[in-house]
Amino acid sequence: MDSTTLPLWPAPHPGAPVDATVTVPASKSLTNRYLLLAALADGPSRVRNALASRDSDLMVAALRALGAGIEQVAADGGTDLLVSPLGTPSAGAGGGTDPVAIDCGLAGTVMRFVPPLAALCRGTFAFDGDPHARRRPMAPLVDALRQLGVKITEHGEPGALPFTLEATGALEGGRVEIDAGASSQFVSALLLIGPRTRTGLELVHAGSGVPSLDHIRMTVEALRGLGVAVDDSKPNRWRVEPGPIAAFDKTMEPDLSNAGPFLAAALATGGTVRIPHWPAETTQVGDLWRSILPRMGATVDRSADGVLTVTGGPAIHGIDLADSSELAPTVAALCALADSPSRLSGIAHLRGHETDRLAALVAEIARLGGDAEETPDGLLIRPRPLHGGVFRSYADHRMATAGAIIGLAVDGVQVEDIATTAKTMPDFPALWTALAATAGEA
Ligand SMILES: O=C(O)C1=C[C@@H](OP(=O)(O)O)[C@@H](O)[C@H](O)C1
Ligand SMILES: C=C(OP(=O)(O)O)C(=O)O
Repeated sequence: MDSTTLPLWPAPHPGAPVDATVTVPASKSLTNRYLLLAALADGPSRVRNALASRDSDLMVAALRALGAGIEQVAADGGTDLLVSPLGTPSAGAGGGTDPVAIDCGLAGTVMRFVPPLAALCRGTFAFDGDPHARRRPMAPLVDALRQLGVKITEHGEPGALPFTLEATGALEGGRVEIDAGASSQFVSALLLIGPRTRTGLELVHAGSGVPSLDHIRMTVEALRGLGVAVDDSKPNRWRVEPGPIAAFDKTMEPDLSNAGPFLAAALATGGTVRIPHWPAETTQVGDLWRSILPRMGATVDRSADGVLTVTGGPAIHGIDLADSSELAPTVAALCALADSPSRLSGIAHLRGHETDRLAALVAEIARLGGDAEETPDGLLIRPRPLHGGVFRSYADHRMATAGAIIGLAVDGVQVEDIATTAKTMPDFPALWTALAATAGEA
């Protein structure tokens, strides 16, 4: 069934290799971490080249609702955000009798990172989000906040949005034990506010593996860079010392995960894509493109001045890849175009992302004639010729971009609700159309 009431976007199908240079907007994960850290810092901070997207707008709105001052200033080729911190934790905006409403949209970084911050303020805070957000796992975070003495009342399913949080103006801290198997964001959320608790935080993960460990490293490195002592020397245990978070002036890196679809375009068309400002060192998981794409048949080079160049070969090869985290939908799109089978493993938690990504990828690859299958912790994708049709996005930006990648190689793909890419990259349709327009120009 191809019926949908959402707009369909005819994915560009150039029929020739692209040859493009694409400037990718800033990282969602870095922007939303540094915005939150700025709200807790010991003075005003400047977040340079901040991402402007739905997820970052929701973070800005949430921090303002808690009492932070955030001012936008135009800067060279982008926007900087000047952040005045919450001040003392009790300066939160929730002092009145009405709950302060916080809209999380579908942003994991807002629904997981902001409740612990609100717990440091004084007042009542009502958290909710999109219909899909109410299905995303929240129970370990609710549980952790209760262990820290915060009163939370759920209004829907237990351990899910919507809920109300009552905060008294400070957190003592101490030992917290959770099962973070469903999302690394539970760990990051607690570590980020750890230094502003009275005695610091000892966080223990009890369960099987924590996913997306790169994102936890990003949190730990961001905290250390602002003078916070974090001990992560033992697996599944983190200790954050109490103390100030230094105010800062930092430039956000391009979003290397969102660079993925553009780099994938080089493979899907046998062309070349260049991304400027690729960091020499980074905590972003998207730096893995430099090792993943050569295994799939591309050549990858980063020049001394930070331009990453990817050139596709005559064919895309399948891959056996573990723990690809938020890169998985992009990798899966390439696997659907590959000449040999692929196995993606270690990504069971993608079932709790913007949508159940494993089920969604299997359904949409199959809708275009492909051969994909779910495993307990990932996907098997086998070569089979694809045909045009509707590729549904399930309100998931990475599903929409996966459909666009397949559309480069397969004529007649229509991506449902391409506007959902505004979650992290509002310019995606325009950037993609410009990329496709370079085909055959060289
Ligand atoms: O902390 C972050 O910025 C993120 C952590 C990861 O979440 P999960 O651990 O839930 O995969 C990642 O997938 C998400 O896109 C962003
Ligand atoms: C899982 C993702 O997002 P979120 O930050 O909402 O968890 C993602 O961007 O792939």
